[in-house]
Amino acid sequence: MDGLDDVFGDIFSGVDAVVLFGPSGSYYERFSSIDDVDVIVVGTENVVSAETFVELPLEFEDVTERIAFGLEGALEQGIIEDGDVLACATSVFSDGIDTVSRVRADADSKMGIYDLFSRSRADPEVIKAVLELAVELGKKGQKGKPVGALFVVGDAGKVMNKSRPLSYNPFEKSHVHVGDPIVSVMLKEFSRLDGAFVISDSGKIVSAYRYLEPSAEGVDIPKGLGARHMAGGAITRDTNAIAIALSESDGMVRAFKGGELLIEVDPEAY
Ligand SMILES: Nc1ncnc2c1ncn2[C@@H]1O[C@H](COP(=O)(O)OP(=O)(O)OP(=O)(O)O)[C@@H](O)[C@H]1O
Ligand SMILES: [Mn+2]
Repeated sequence: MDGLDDVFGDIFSGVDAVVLFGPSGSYYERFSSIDDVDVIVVGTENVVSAETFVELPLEFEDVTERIAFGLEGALEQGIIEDGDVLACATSVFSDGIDTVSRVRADADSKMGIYDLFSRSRADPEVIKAVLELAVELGKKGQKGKPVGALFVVGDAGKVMNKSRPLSYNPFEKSHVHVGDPIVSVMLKEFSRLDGAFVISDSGKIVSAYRYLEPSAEGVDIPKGLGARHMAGGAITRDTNAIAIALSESDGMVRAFKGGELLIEVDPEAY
């Protein structure tokens, strides 16, 4: 006769590592003292000073996404390998860890978020801030109405060379950075107007209202997306920038790099 421990124990028996999502310090300590168990901590910040840590760019409310992005980061960093079996411990119903999922790492199901953060010219914190801004803008819209926006991040000199102004640039001679609290309010206001925002590697807002004129040659983005997405995708092939678009028509946030769509997130899911 099996007891409960035996049956539930199958979930973590023979795993290659335990992956703790946002553990408390004391919880992490308890794992560190268990012999023969590799512990990986995943979170937005390494608050427990874990030896092996994978940073999440966003708090993912959806648990399957949280785990998928965490494992993608661990794969990218060579902490785990394709086919490894992981016990992923996370919280679903409470603040503490209350759920364990047995997951096999699959290198083929990559979503591309780590490519976006780890191999871009722009500072990952800047990319994260812009992604959060686009998600926030997508959630709330502008005074209740859906808004669209396009942010081109990094390699700003080249991006400026491949674009032209649609209007007076409100950021001319200013020194505002994404992440400044006032910026999210400003960008929300300006996002009602046409064109793209150009942001430098270090997060300085270089311009609003830029009409992008990249060559669209060799750009492979899904059919059905319009001019904003085409321009955003194309500029990332022509330069070393990444582009983050918020669609006014379907409300999705999409990130492009190297002329390709890397990720697609629904702001309502965060
Ligand atoms: N080349 C461009 N550079 C900068 N902004 C552009 C460019 N082309 C279009 N846009 C911006 O995108 C807006 C929406 O255009 P369009 O509807 O064709 O794009 P879309 O990809 O369908 O985006 P959405 O999903 O938000 O409708 C335009 O009003 C304009 O502000
Ligand atoms: Mn459109």
